[in-house]
Amino acid sequence: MRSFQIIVPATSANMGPGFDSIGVSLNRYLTLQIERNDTWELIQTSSLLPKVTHYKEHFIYQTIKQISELYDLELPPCKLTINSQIPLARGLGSSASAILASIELVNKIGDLHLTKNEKLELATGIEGHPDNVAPALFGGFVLSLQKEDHTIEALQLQKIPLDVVTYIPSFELSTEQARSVLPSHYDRNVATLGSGISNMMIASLMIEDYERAGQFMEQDIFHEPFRKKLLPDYDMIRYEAKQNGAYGTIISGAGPTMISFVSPNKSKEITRRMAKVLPNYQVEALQIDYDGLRVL
Ligand SMILES: Nc1ncnc2c1ncn2[C@@H]1O[C@H](COP(=O)(O)OP(=O)(O)O)[C@@H](O)[C@H]1O
Ligand SMILES: N[C@@H](CCOP(=O)(O)O)C(=O)O
Repeated sequence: MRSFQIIVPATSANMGPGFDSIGVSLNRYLTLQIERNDTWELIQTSSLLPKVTHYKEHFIYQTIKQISELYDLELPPCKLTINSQIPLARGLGSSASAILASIELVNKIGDLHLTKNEKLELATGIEGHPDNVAPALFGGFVLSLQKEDHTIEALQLQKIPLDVVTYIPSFELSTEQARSVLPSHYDRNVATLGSGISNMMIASLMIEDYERAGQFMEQDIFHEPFRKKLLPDYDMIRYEAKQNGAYGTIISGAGPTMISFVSPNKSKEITRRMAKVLPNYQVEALQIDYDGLRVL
């Protein structure tokens, strides 16, 4: 087996009203280097990764094991070198990237020849919702839907000339905790309004009316009203970003990171100004990744 690398981008899910259904891939990456070895060995080369004392405790090793058992495979031992630019539990899809990297590793070493849709269904089964794994796999803006029979529909949109500015706080918020504050049911009027807002947001993107898309982005009623109480600067960040020229600012995934969608030619200036307003946040200009998962 020759050594190889799996690279998976970060993602921002929901885009406001597209709860569990819309996501976009970003240019921050998890990189997994795989080499044949006499024993399993796991090396981490980024301070963003979790502290684990034994490879068997590592989420990536555990996911590799879970997938290989599913396909009845006994994988040969490997040395895994993991690097990541994606902070954990910040709403930037770290778990989705780790799950997809694990699936791809088993796919390659086990010669499974999985299709993209099979990878997507496997990853969604582990992650619980498709909106991070779909863009991490395909790249760009992706709409996805897990149907009642658990099959997935995913639709990659064309390139959209938007950049993002991320506001990453120093605290973590697990997706599990941020999902626990959401209602388990919505009334019909809420469901109708919420899905209408999401339709309008996507339609505005399609007709290239980014101002309008930004307005609808900020009108989510499915999750943001319940999660904002977990984010101390939610209202201030939305207000300041709008004042500084962002189209729309939303919670990235389950939070606590917030993210603005901006015109590429305003991105630097908005980032500079927002960094002044938010000295306790990591304020960063990022771009959309249009390639998704790749193997080198
Ligand atoms: N590269 C990684 N290596 C090991 N564990 C990871 C990795 N990425 C994510 N995880 C696990 O997933 C958890 C974060 O998942 P989650 O709460 O869904 O947040 P998010 O996906 O938004 O970053 C981490 O606390 C860690 O347990
Ligand atoms: N739709 C999910 C997205 C979670 O994304 P993450 O990056 O925070 O894991 C949700 O809103 O719970």
